[in-house]
Amino acid sequence: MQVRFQDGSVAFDDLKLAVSPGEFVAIAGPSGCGKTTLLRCLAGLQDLTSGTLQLEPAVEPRRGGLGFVFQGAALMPWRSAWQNVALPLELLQGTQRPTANERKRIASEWLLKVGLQPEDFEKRPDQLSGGMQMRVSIARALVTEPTVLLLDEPFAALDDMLRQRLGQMLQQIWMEQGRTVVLVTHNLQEAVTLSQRVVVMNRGGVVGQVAVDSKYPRKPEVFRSEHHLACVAEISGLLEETS
Ligand SMILES: Nc1ncnc2c1ncn2[C@@H]1O[C@H](COP(=O)(O)OP(=O)(O)OP(=O)(O)O)[C@@H](O)[C@H]1O
Repeated sequence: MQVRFQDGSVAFDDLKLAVSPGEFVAIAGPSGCGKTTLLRCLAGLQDLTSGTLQLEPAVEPRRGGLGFVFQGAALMPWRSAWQNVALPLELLQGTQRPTANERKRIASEWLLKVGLQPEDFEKRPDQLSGGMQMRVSIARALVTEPTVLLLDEPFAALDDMLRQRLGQMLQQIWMEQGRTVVLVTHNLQEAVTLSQRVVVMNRGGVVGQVAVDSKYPRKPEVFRSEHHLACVAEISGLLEETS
């Protein structure tokens, strides 16, 4: 598939990628190689110039089948933490839409799951730290229990400890609920620790894929194992060869 923008710039020219239902895939690659554009295409936010893209089983974003964590928290500044999380529930239609009380309860449950304290639920984004805002954003993406979860550098702005904690939480959620996860990350250790397969992009296309074969759950220390170090080295090699 290809995405070319109106100003002539090309995000990717000939990108081929298949993701199986229930798979945890990481996408790694240098800045500007088209990772965000790929996620936007998967989410239906960006049209392809040519080629095809199919999600199987088909997901309906408007029915909460798809969750997207954007680069940066992208919260609504005038809404409290729980009101931000409840937004995708408000957008559900018909019988799928929970009542106002239910929406607050479900949003609060997800905020607890991502480690926010109840005293912070009523705070607006500008009253929360960057890490807390990112957790709210992750809770918002999960609140409809989507079958496909797309994450664009969700932990980039966080310190190492929080990054690891939220990575472990993401792994847990994927293991418990068997949803498809596509995680864009510059951090090769993170990619290899969390995913089953790392898709390596460069210069607007896929230049290789590395399967990570170790068992779940994977603790953060797993990246020191021989297999994980070899995976990181292979990805780095692919990036160097093609840069
Ligand atoms: N709306 C747009 N109009 C024109 N060009 C764009 C647009 N969005 C992205 N691009 C270009 O497409 C290419 C891929 O951008 P994209 O944001 O997908 O890269 P990325 O790999 O996610 O980068 P980063 O890691 O820095 O977020 C870049 O050259 C970028 O300048």
